[in-house]
Amino acid sequence: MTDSAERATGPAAAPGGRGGTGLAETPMVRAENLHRSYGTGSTRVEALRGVGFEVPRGELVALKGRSGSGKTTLLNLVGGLDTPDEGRVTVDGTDLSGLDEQGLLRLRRDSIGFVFQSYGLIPILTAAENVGVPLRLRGTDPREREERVALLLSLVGLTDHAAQRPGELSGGQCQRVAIARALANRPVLLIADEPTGQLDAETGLAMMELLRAVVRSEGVTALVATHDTQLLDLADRVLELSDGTITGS
Ligand SMILES: Nc1ncnc2c1ncn2[C@@H]1O[C@H](COP(=O)(O)OP(=O)(O)OP(=O)(O)O)[C@@H](O)[C@H]1O
Repeated sequence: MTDSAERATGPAAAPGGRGGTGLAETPMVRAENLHRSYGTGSTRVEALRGVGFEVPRGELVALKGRSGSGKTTLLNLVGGLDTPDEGRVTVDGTDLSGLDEQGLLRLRRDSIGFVFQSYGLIPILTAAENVGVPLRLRGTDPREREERVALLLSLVGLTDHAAQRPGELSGGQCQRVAIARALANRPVLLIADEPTGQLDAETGLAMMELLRAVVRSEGVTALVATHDTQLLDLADRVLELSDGTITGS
């Protein structure tokens, strides 16, 4: 995997920042005093109650917590998919509260890669076509797109499965496709919500190892929610959410 990983990366991307941004010392993610509630009155749920943390550049940070502790809510705020009731999220030096819907769209398309528990692949497209979707959306030249897709499939070990559709792939292979797709636009931040949730223990561990390798080789920063304690050893640091607050790091 190392060879293809190096080729996928190129010389520009290195852990700790992308040369010339002047942001090398700024954490990739800074969350300050985040509050997010759902519902009103007696049905009101305070999902996040003053969450603050930082994710340093080039690190793989795991977010652990029981079901309902607020992990998905938090990842949605960090990824610009939702806005907090109070508090602030900064990604790669950009304060998300200063962005309008177009700005958030651009940030999600160009700077953030998402991986979900349910893979989120398009069933009628092949593995290669799924990986190429973000590149099509960005209007990448077809030849460049083809090369990037081939490189990414090789990075996740799926070169021989490029022409298969999700229904013809195993769960672990589908998640590899999803990871390759998330990396297509060379994001600075990878957000993964329970990426091993639908996989058996062994495949789940292999997936976390792949994420670990990708963080190193692609110079990407990753924030990964999991409640699988076995996977936490592979993280550079672990944040613990409990009842909407950070209780350990
Ligand atoms: N759209 C919503 N409407 C109402 N309540 C919600 C909504 N989304 C989440 N919640 C509530 O907010 C709390 C946090 O949910 P969240 O999905 O963030 O937790 P989680 O740690 O990701 O859980 P899991 O590990 O089960 O995915 C829970 O009590 C949940 O029921």
